[in-house]
Amino acid sequence: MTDELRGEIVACDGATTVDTSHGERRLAELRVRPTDGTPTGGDDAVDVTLWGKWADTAEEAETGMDLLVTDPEASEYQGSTTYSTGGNSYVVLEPDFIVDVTSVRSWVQCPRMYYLNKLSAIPLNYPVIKGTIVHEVFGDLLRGRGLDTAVADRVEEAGLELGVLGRDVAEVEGEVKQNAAAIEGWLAQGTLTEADNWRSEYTLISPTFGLKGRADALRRGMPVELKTGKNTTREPRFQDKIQAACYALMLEERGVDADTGTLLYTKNTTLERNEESGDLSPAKEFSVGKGLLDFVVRSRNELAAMEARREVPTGYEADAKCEYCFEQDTCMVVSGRLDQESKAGQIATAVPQEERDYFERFYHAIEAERRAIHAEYRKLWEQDAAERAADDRALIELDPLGREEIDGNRWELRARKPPEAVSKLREGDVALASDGDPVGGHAELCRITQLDKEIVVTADEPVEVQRLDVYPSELSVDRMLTALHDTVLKGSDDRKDVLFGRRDPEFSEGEEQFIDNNDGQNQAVNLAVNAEDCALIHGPPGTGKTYTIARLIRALVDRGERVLLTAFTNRAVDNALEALREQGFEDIQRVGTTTGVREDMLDVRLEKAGDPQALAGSLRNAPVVAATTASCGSRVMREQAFDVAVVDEASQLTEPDALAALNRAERFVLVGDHEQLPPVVQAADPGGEGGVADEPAADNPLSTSLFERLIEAYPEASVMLTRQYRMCQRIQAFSSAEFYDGALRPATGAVAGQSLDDLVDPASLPAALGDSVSVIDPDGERVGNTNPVEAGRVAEIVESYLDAGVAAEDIGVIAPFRAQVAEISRRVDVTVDTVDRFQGSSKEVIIVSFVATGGLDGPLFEDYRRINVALTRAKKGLVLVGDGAALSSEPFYERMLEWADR
Ligand SMILES: Nc1ncnc2c1ncn2[C@@H]1O[C@H](COP(=O)(O)OP(=O)(O)OP(=O)(O)O)[C@@H](O)[C@H]1O
Repeated sequence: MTDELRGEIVACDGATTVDTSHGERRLAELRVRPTDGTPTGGDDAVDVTLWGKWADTAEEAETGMDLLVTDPEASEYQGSTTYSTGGNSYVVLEPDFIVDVTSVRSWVQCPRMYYLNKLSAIPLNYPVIKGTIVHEVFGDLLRGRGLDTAVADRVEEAGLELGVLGRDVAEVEGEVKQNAAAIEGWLAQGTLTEADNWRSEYTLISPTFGLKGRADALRRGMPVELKTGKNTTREPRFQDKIQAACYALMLEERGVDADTGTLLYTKNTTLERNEESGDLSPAKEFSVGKGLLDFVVRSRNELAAMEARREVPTGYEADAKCEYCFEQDTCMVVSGRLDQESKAGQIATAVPQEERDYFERFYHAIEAERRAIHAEYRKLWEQDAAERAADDRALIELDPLGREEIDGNRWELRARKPPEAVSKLREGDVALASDGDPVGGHAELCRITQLDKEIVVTADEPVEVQRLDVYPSELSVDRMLTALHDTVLKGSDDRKDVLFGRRDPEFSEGEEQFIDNNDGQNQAVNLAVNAEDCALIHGPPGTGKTYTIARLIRALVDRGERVLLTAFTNRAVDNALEALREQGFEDIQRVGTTTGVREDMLDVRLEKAGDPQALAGSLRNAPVVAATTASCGSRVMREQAFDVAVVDEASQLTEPDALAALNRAERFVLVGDHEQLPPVVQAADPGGEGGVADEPAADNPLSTSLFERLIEAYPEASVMLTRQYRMCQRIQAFSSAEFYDGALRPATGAVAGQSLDDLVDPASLPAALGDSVSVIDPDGERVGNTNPVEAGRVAEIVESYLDAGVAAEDIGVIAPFRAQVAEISRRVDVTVDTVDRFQGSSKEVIIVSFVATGGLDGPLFEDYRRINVALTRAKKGLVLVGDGAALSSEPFYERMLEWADR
């Protein structure tokens, strides 16, 4: 769209009716301050008149919201230009709020249904899984695969889920084939000659309409949606039309005139003519007119406006009939428990006020995270390719190297990366792969499996990978909401009494010797096995958290408990599994993806594909199931129940993320260190005006982990491990004094007395690097987020250690910015990364590049806890490289330099 007016609403009144030469017409007048000037060049606030049904959108609007009018008509009035909607115009409220097409669909059914869907994730049930399989087979058929192999493969891939549901292969294959017959028959009609006109699974995102989604297929450029239900009327169901119309709208934005939508009701072919009357043909076409598109946009506006007002829908917004709604009971229970107004009414008594307050506080904080993710989406079109690359959000100018079809009917796509290019993207991430234009061109979601000079990604469709963009998922946000809902509305009172401070955690009596060389660890295991509600293990750096977790899990299994082992990262799960194996315990099943999992830990992973009964049996009978906390919210995991959840890295989890794991178990043990990295939160103050700031507000409830909250509330339910097995005495001293009241000490004399001499002949190192801790002031200037002179100095230091005989894998470099990481990486062949990536690991020698000159700004300095992590990674040698003047401008860093210079 070339011609549009976009800006913030500075004044708006309700709609009125006026007499015109065409009869009575509704209108609403607004004042809008244009974001990038008006189409005619002004930048003062302008009057905008919304005519006809667009006046309904004005009723939803409030000052402060953003408004976008496409193809506005300009007219001169008393010397100033005013604007109004014309015949082709669309009016979009809050265009930056990116609504998923499926949300518009449920909103149109009933706004309250949209809200309920947000709270409770789609459960594991057979219709859902069958529907997914049929969709996959649909894509396969479009790509020219044979029906039988497609069905067999796709059913096999869903083995674990089908097994947990107690279904068997033959039955599912039969039913899927019946559904797929509809697709096959329909495809056979006149598409053979136009096979190229088909496209399956098309990812679309719309800057103009604030929509995103994935169309099931495009046929001759027009949307086709697959429904696994039946429909014996001639017309598609209204909400299904809405879905297809959303895609048509987004295609129109790209210049494709998609005036027809098709719905394919696959169950129709399975119906017997003598039992069902009506129109049994599966394919139903409908024409997509401007009236329907307008309706779609207005519905989306209602949704976006309600979210902007931070309201919860009641159901009165729609004239849906509650008594016919299959969600009526759920709707009434949610309304009753949360004491919400709702058209369906309330049943059940409300949860206590403090729980409702808690629900509301977290609900808004989570929604603010969603808006922060939307801001990320928006940057896809607000920034051009070069800006995105400079901002670490994209890898551009990639050179496609080829594609190959791989298992699971996916594609493996390769590309070469310009050597200098860096970004936030990492192996294992989901990203948006595109032909260079992620918004207007061909783009597909992909997973990065390799990222060095060559990039390898896997995707459902073969895109020419010329660009790879950060594309955050709302899945994490959705899972937080579900966890919040499950805890407050479905959690046991026992659990909630502890979470809400109404009762102290209880412990049973008993003491056993689990660990004989470390009292703190032994106490921790005792506390955890005796916990009737929860136990908290506080483990500063290197104090044997992983070792203790492994011992604890064995003790729990010996007592007949079923244990969920979970952590924020795959790496921590790997480490815990390794420690369990070292202690001789192997009876584990791990659930989740393979990406990001260490090679030697893949053998305990439970495959998703295979024989349903066998897979489900393995899971059911496993005394220990391991998964990242993100995977704890998956459909299969939501069906599992455990006696105890043991959560590592708990201090890095937001409270709702921790709840996702806790909801699976009767009791829980949180292990972490709230003096190291806190949860990563994107959004600014969730109660504020919705702006996204660089730093999360301190009062964002997501910034404090459940671990930290509980350890402060119930210190007697915690044990601190104080003996560390990592750092020499000299290195640990600063961290111990600053962060742990001096309690942290070396576990043994050998740990305390380690030194560089154990690695190399001290005479072979330059004098400045001879001590366990040293400071080097390199000079140099900060250039953007780098300091090239400092990077050069770091490289020399690395070289000195290598020359002296330290192995490359024993050296690590920590830098605050990715750009500096790249700057240093270019010069050396050792691990260089940001603090966040170093948490949980250690090296013999660590060099920290501060990049500070003049002031102290940047991610490393935002939070002292990051420095704590950076300074506690080294065992024998730690070198701080940075501008002494800048660092000593703050007392904390001044003390750091005093310690390092000693
Ligand atoms: N009781 C113990 N006896 C002997 N060695 C131990 C004991 N506890 C831990 N260790 C050793 O100390 C080292 C660090 O332990 P571990 O990896 O469990 O620490 P951690 O607290 O998980 O570290 P991080 O801070 O990186 O999370 C390991 O080599 C481990 O084997």
